Amino acid sequence: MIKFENVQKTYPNGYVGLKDINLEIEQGEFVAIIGLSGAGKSTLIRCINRMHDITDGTLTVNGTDVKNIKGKEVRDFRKTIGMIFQSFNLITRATVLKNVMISSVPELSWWRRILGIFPEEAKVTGLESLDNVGILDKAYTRVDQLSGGQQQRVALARTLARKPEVILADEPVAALDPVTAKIVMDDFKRINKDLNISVLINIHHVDLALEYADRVIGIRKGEIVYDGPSENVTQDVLDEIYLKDSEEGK
Ligand SMILES: Nc1ncnc2c1ncn2[C@@H]1O[C@H](COP(=O)(O)OP(=O)(O)OP(=O)(O)O)[C@@H](O)[C@H]1O
Repeated sequence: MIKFENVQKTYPNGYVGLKDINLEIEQGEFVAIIGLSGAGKSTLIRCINRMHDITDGTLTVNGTDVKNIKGKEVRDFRKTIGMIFQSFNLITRATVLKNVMISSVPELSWWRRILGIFPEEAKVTGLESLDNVGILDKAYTRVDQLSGGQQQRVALARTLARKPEVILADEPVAALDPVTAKIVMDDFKRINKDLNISVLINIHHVDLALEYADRVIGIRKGEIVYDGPSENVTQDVLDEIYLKDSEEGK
């Protein structure tokens, strides 16, 4: 379970990115986080894996108090959380399988990486992960020969190979065309259901959020203004989430 209790995030320049956030997300939930640009969506998910430090309150992930871990504890903790970005962050000159394997054995020596000598187990896990996202046939293709959608699926396979409990995805389909975006969202959904991995996605496409997520969290100016099932997101709810400052008080 991911639990936020009165969490506040103030940036070093004094800007309050998150205000008094209270949330409980059970293992295996599929959650979409929506809101205007600058509302605090990235801040929220980046606090979960300690890419950002919270400044107040308590944030626990499966019993780990995220604020109070240090050094190796942070590295071990991060292994349980996968992160997917809009810009796939892959080594484009390497093969798909190598990209996936490099991440699944982070402790491998540099010379083994360069020579491409990976344990058999890493290869099996890597191939299984590629199969999970439907691109097993691309295992030996160089990443720069793949489409954007295929590259995002490689990024997802790379995350899966580390056997995470939670996947955080920051605008994972923003750079993709609508058809490819759905294919990638289907992958997220399948992984969520088949492997019971919690998935938290920041997304600007409201239609995709409502179609794929079980639960929607709407953020506005660092505060949660909606938290509930996707089927209960009405136009009034969307107006509240997407109300611009200039429209306030009208
Ligand atoms: N390092 C930082 N220092 C100060 N303010 C920051 C920092 N990072 C983000 N912010 C501010 O915090 C607010 C929330 O940013 P965040 O990136 O979480 O928004 P977002 O909802 O993910 O936006 P987008 O949809 O555009 O990615 C913004 O006003 C942003 O300017």
